[in-house]
Amino acid sequence: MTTATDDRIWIFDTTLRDGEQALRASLSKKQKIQLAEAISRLGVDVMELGFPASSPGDFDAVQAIANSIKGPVMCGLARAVASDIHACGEALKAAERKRIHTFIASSPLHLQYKLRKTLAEATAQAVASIQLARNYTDDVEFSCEDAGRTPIDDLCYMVEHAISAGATTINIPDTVGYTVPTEFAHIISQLKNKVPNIDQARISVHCHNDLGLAVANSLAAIAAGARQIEGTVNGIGERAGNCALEEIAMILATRADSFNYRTQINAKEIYRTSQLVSHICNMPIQPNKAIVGSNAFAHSSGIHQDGVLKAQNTYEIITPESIGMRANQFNLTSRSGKHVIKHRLTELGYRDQDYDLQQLYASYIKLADKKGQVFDYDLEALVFEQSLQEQDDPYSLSQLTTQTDSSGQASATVQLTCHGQARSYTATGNGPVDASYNALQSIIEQPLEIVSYQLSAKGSGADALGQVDITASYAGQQIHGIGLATDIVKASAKAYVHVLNTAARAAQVRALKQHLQEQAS
Ligand SMILES: CC(=O)SCCNC(=O)CCNC(=O)[C@H](O)C(C)(C)COP(=O)(O)OP(=O)(O)OC[C@H]1O[C@@H](n2cnc3c(N)ncnc32)[C@H](O)[C@@H]1OP(=O)(O)O
Ligand SMILES: CC(C)C(=O)C(=O)O
Ligand SMILES: [Mg+2]
Repeated sequence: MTTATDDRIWIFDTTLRDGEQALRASLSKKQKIQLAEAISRLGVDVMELGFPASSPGDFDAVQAIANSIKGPVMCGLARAVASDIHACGEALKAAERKRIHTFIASSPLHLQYKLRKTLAEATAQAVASIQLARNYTDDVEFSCEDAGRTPIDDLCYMVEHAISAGATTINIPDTVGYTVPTEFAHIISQLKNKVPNIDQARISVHCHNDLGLAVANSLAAIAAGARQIEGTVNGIGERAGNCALEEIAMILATRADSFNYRTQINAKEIYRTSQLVSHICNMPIQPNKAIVGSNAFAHSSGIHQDGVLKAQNTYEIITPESIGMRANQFNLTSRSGKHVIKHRLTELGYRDQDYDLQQLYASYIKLADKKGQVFDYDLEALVFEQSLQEQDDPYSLSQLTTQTDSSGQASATVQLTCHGQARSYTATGNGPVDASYNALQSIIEQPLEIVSYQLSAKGSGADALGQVDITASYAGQQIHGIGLATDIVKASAKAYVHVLNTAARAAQVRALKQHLQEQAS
């Protein structure tokens, strides 16, 4: 399947699976769909949408995306377990092009302690799962988890059996980011030399970034014969993350003189997708991150600025425009209308269906009145905030007023609309956030305990938007809530209300599942 002259590199995006796995809270179906649409426009070849066996919510999200997005291959992850493969096959049923990705560990450490199996037993389980997966699709990917720490003969043994069983892509993950480039390239060359049926499968690699080598290892693997690179947008993923796909795409494009390979990535979508992933996943991008960091195209010192003014390429090897970053020619204030807001959002890469303009504009005007000038990150935060709201949210915060005395004691009056009914309560607390949480607690009655509270700024300056992320223990579950506002007390109350709405939706899904089970039995 791969030849020495084959210069086409497949890009396999796992932002929605490995990336999501690493978040403090799982994404909602609506957020996953929004990300999936952006990632598909980026031009990736395969999208790993989730792990359908892990929860009814993930099954539902994978199914919804697989049913609606056309173009890339839609993929789901499954352990080498029959029930996981069935869940994956069912979730992907309606996809135009589908792939089941199944895996089992091959390293002595994982076999002995985690799976408590021999290599032969794990291989037999892999073979059975691949054969089962082939009943759903001809496109089956198999991964030897922790391949980076697997003796080469063991790895060759498992890979050869997986290909004989029908795997068409063989993925070699460096699951814990342990290998270094020369060593990882050597693993790929040995597989190519030692596995007799290796030509019947595409070789893929999936590198983690624990030692900061995920991108370097992936490039070394390409030179050794890998033709699919797995990674995520902004490199998000378990622990230190995965290979950053935007870096791979831009390295191959910028250094075509060294790496004579092609991807189908539409580079102009990189910046927008990166911003969206950062917002929705609440994973800030470090300013000096390659390609998409806020400093990636900033020039601070005089000699550099002088050089760029004379010839941009003195200090820029890629242009911001090449990744879809566009300067804003309009100053956005409360005197701006809907047309210019829509125009700027389109420039930032949002489509009409990504937001409700009327609703967004109402929030925009309130924000512009408070802040004076509205920046791109404010607009993107408003779109993000809209993505958190569902049409049928049962709870909304209708009013919030607080007062604090010089000793720090505060009182808060909160009005919460619950299923259309407004309820108010006034409570005191150690500071306005505590007081408003006490008032909300009195309204909802059922105990809600805040397990963690995190405040971050969206944008810079005293008028930046505050984002509050809380984890709460409520109705027997740990639930994540997000709130955004210029006022951090309001952002805190919104995060609390987000928890209530998420809990209400989860209860609806559980009731529906129980109803379906009762009907089936
Ligand atoms: C490197 C990676 O990224 S792997 C992918 C990681 N992704 C996830 O874990 C997705 C989210 N996970 C989940 O939702 C849950 O862990 C589930 C649904 C997959 C499993 O839940 P549970 O059945 O409660 O098992 P739990 O997670 O506690 O333990 C994992 C079990 O799967 C087994 N297992 C792990 N990997 C595999 C595999 N590839 N194939 C078969 N079995 C496996 C473990 O040995 C353990 O089995 P045991 O119960 O016999 O000891
Ligand atoms: C499931 C596999 C491919 C994985 O994520 C890993 O090994 O890191
Ligand atoms: Mg991984």
